Amino acid sequence: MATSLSFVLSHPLPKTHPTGPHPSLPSRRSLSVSCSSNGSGSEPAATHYAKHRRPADENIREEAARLAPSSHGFSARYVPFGAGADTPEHYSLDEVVYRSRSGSLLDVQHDLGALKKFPGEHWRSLFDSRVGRTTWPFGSGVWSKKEFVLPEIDPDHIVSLFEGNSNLFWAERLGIDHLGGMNDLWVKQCGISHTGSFKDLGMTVLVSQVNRLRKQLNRPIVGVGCASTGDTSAALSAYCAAARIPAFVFLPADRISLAQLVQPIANGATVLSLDTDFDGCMRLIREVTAELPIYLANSLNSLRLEGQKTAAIEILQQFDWEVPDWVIIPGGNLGNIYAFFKGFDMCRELGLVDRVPRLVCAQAANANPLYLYYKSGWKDFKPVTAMETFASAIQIGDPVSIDRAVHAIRSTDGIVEEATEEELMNATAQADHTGMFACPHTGVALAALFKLREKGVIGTHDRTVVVSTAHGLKFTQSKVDYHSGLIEGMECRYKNPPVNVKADFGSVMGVLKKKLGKL
Ligand SMILES: Cc1ncc(COP(=O)(O)O)c(C=O)c1O
Ligand SMILES: N[C@@H](CCOP(=O)(O)O)C(=O)O
Repeated sequence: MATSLSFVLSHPLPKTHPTGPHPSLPSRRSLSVSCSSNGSGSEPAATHYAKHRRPADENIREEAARLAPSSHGFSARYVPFGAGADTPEHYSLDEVVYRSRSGSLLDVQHDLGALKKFPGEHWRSLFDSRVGRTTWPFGSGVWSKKEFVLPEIDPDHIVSLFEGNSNLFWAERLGIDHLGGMNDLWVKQCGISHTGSFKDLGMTVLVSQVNRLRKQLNRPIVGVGCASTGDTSAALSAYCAAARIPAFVFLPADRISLAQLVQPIANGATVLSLDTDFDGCMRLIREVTAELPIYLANSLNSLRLEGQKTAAIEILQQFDWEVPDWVIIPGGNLGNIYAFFKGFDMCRELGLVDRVPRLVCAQAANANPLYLYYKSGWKDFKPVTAMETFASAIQIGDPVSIDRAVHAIRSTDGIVEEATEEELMNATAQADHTGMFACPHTGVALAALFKLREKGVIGTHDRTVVVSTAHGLKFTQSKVDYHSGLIEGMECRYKNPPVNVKADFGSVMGVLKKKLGKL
């Protein structure tokens, strides 16, 4: 991280030669802080801030436009998934296209040659220098890596809620108490975010591109739509609301949490509650977006993954560009596991780091098509009918990004693990007892970690990151059910129900003495 007391607030890229001085040198505005003694020699005296503020009637977006950098020749385009740099089939990001001519998935391919003109050290320093700023749009953890995301978009078209930069939490007690003394266990808190899930990272990119298509290129896009198990819809609705773009969300009736249902409603989206499961909603939104000028916001649209991959880059950055041994990610529609792979692999390719971590995709046993495929030795992929799971946001049987996920797992010597309902709920409860407030999807990833530790696959001192994908507060009903001990067929071993006590001193003391006796 940048440690200098004089640091640059605005420096999109150096105008120097790629191998020249540090990118922060061509500073346009700087904040300098100097400390001096008050004479006693013991305490620092006044700190002098020489901050050149923007004019009072200018906002940060306007300021960014005034300071806009010239284009540096970085670019990106859609190509069929898995295609090389010389592929004859490619599309501008300004086209509305979700599949290749043969019907395969697409991928956003960056001009790595142009990015490679700058060494890895340059990118590390540049990204580090932007962390924690309020400069538009670099205050966002996604847009602080703009050159790796959507290099060509005008900052003025970016729709950002300053997402990203999420906490990487050292899970000290969980590692010691429940995982055999693991001392290097971390949780990437992607759910501590604007709408409470990692979807914000992808949605800022997608909605920004739609904003550009509508505003700059006058494309007749009337709105943006998605099928959702509750988190994509929340993110889409918030970003569209911020950008004055109509949002349409297709939700499986009675299969998402109340908090998730309320989010798009509150943000003014058109909410269709459909009598089908997520896979049914996905089929419908694909038909509808093929017919109407509504832009598709699910991760079938590879733009989303460009934003989501920045969580991987952030993890590297938070470890001072040291690569962890393992990263465990819960998987449903399977875009995110590929997004993480892409973020890590891009950093390796561009020399920011020298290797990638091993990835683990964790699935609920009730919705486990990738797990079954993995167990078959990648011989036989069959979609499943996903059964009900407490990890309702990953109740998906026919994942759109299956090919992307297989690539991510195979390229990293990765593993797919599954968790039963009891395993995921117990893992969630154990994590919560150590101070977390995990969502059930994070519980799936934690249960996978428990299993891989028991099998001896993940070692005591392996640096391991569990990706927490949503905020636990979105899924309180599952915790209420667990701690009430009311789940049929589940022991709820770690339940901690409230004690109903008569409101008199004697009764209260009786309960407390009993409790204290057990401690
Ligand atoms: C909270 C949460 N965790 C994990 C996932 C899985 O992500 P993906 O669909 O990209 O595999 C989703 C969505 O599917 C989700 O909403
Ligand atoms: N969990 C997701 C399911 C859809 O995934 P997407 O990444 O393809 O949008 C949700 O919250 O809707």
